[in-house]
Amino acid sequence: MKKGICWAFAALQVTPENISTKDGLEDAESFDLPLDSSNLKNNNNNNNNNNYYHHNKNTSSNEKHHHHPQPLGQKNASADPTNPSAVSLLKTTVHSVVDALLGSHEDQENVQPRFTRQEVADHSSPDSCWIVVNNRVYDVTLFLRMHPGGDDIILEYGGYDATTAFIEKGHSPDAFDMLSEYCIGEVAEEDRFPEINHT
Ligand code: HEM
Repeated sequence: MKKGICWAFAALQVTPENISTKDGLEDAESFDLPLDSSNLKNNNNNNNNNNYYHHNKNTSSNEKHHHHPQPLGQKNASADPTNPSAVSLLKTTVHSVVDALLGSHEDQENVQPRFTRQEVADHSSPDSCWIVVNNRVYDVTLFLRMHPGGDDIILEYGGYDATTAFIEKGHSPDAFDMLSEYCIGEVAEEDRFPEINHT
């Protein structure tokens, strides 16, 4: 019986008005996420964070009077583009996505694996065939069977420097383009040879 009164009382207490005032305010705080990840960590240890993690949870009327009340206005707040907390969340999300994209792009451009000639020499079989052309290392294993000049001729250079052979054959610009698709890195600085100009 007591429980029944409690439910009725809770139902009376939770009206759209008080949600949009008190709970709505909590909601705004929890959505006002900082851009910096260290602050984000602190925020994770904060009890307010409960609101953030549960904001998508389906709130039945049974859950309205829990010890940490579930703000009903939360879902609406995040969906409303004029709500400052929703705008802040959107900014944070866009910021992280742009950061992730730029970060991976920079990595691809700046960080090239380096191989010693000894490491290249370990790849001289049809199962793993690397060659070096102008101090760049190419894994041409998958190209062997496609080579118009046959796989044997490339395998002769597997694990070694093929600069002179590749360039002196007079490969077409298309062949150079194909070659660039197989680049896996560069020769370590201490193992570099003078490069041959092919243009
Ligand atoms: C490793 C040393 C290599 C040698 C000695 C070599 C030699 C040859 C030879 C003799 C041909 C003429 C085949 C014919 O028409 O009778 C040829 C053609 C060709 N090779 Fe290679 N090749 C080498 C590596 C490669 C690599 C690594 C690629 C590309 C990833 C490549 C791409 C081509 C292409 C596309 C052709 C057709 C003609 C052209 O576009 O130049 N070759 N090659």
